[in-house]
Amino acid sequence: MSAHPVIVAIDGPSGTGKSSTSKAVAARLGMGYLDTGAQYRAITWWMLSNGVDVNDPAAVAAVAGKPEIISGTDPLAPTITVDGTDVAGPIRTAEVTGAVSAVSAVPAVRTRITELQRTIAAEAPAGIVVEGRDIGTTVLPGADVKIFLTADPEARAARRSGELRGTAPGAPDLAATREALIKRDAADSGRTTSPLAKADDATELDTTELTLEQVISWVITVVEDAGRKQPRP
Ligand SMILES: Nc1ncnc2c1ncn2[C@@H]1O[C@H](COP(=O)(O)OP(=O)(O)O)[C@@H](O)[C@H]1O
Ligand SMILES: Nc1ccn([C@H]2C[C@H](O)[C@@H](COP(=O)(O)OP(=O)(O)O)O2)c(=O)n1
Repeated sequence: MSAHPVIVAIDGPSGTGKSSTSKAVAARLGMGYLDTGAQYRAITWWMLSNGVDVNDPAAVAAVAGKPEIISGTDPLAPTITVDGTDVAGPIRTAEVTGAVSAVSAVPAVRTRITELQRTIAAEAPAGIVVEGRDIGTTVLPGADVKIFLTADPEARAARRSGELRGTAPGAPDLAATREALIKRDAADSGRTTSPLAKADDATELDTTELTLEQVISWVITVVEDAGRKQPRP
């Protein structure tokens, strides 16, 4: 048995398999699950819904504390609400996807959302798998396990495109999806405050040639090994 609830940080760019892997690992190990991208999407949805100019960092910062964002951490049924409204659907629109990098680059937004993430992780009774861009570097630098997923852009675009075709009628084609994804990666990696980056002590896994099941099994092995290494109480 581990001395404290295990915290797992999974970072990486879009389409590397973070959400699918994290959800499955958390479900199989009986842990909580937090999609931090959904939180940045939720605050972005609120800005757009309230007519805030998302390209004006001062305007975004001025109201960053207003929306109440609540994440449900059951990996079998994760939820996200803003001021009590279920926004799981609306946060996946192309409009939100196109604005989320600008909003999430604003330091006041990051401070606010990072605080929420740390509180959720600290209160997770059975440990938690937290996925995002800066979890291992900034949000939870003391995480027990840090994983950085990668995959080549072609594979990532094909995955995302297949997923959008399944869920969003009139979804953009593969070339447009690839272009948008590369643009968002560059913005997320290039921002000044807490950019997308691999922590020095994270283990990197290239998922290009792996099935989702192979990635899940590998992560579970790493998490179980880390649990065994923890001191007994
Ligand atoms: N190793 C893999 N091989 C094939 N498809 C995958 C793999 N990992 C994830 N996928 C699929 O790719 C899409 C994007 O995965 P997701 O977990 O949402 O990535 P991320 O959270 O990193 O953006 C999903 O449809 C998922 O089922
Ligand atoms: N820890 C995080 C997580 C996401 N973000 C930002 C940057 C990302 O482009 C957006 C959306 O993240 P999300 O994980 O939903 O992105 P995907 O489309 O699933 O790849 O949020 C962030 O800045 N920090």
